[in-house]
Amino acid sequence: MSEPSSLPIGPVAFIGGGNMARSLIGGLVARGVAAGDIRVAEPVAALREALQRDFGVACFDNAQAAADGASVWLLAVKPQVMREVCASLAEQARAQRPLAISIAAGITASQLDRWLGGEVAVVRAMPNTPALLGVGITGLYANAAAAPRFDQAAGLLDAVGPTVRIDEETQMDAVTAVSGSGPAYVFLLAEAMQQAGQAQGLSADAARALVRQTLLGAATMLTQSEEPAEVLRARVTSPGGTTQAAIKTFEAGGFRDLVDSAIAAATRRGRELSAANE
Ligand SMILES: NC(=O)C1=CN([C@@H]2O[C@H](COP(=O)(O)OP(=O)(O)OC[C@H]3O[C@@H](n4cnc5c(N)ncnc54)[C@H](O)[C@@H]3O)[C@@H](O)[C@H]2O)C=CC1
Ligand SMILES: O=C(O)[C@@H]1CCC=N1
Repeated sequence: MSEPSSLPIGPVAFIGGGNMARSLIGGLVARGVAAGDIRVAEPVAALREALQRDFGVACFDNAQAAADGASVWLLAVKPQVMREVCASLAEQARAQRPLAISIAAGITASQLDRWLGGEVAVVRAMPNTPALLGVGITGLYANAAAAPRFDQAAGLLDAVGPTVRIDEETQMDAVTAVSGSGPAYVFLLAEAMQQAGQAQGLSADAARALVRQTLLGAATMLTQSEEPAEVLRARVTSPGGTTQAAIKTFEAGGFRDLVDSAIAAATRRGRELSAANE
């Protein structure tokens, strides 16, 4: 195994050490980033202890202490507390001129810039929890001040999966709805398939094993094949066979419309989170 490397961008301070921060930190450390380059502010003692124990990162009970000396701040708190957290860091932002990367759903770059005191290099990033395993994907949008530092943000997030640059900030809500929230839709499908398998007489263990490996296999085909999803689907669907019976049932039940409405609702919710926390 290679030695942990220092981040080329210097120390990173995570402000918030909850679910998504944990996935990112775990992914970065597993990919060889030195734990000593990662500082975390998290008010919940049990979460601090777990992060320290599992990844060896330095944890603090307040944002200012973690941010001190860090050239990149990764803001990983809920949208509802972002304004207050940024206000508490505004003085330090003026002195340190950090690159501020926010992963909060909805909260805009101009809100973050204003709350941090103005003239701040802000990148909005929308990662997802598979980052923990190095198979996340992150949408990235940079404000004008962050444009020269875009590569720093991309370099950091690239460690936990590919990144996609987004030029229109308004599209970040759609990114959130598709890939930020997306793993939850797949987990919902897994739950539903497992229950349905049990309803057809399978044991819980057998249903679980069949569903998990089927999702892994399908996702692997989707990512490793040049062919689009509909072609891969057609190959499973024998005319007059079992798959066709299931697909017809999905279509008759409005599956595509339902997915469309769900993703539209998530996109809308992103916009609401921005307005509600103004
Ligand atoms: N969970 C996910 O899959 C994803 C979440 N996000 C975004 O990441 C952000 C965090 O979400 P989660 O990790 O799911 O939430 P979470 O609730 O697990 O984590 C937020 C953490 O911030 C901490 N916190 C609260 N006030 C703080 C303060 N003043 N200073 C430092 N830390 C403070 C909380 O104690 C909590 O542990 C949200 O803005 C969300 O929109 C983005 C992409 C995916
Ligand atoms: O549910 C949420 O609001 C966050 C953003 C994307 C995933 N989790």
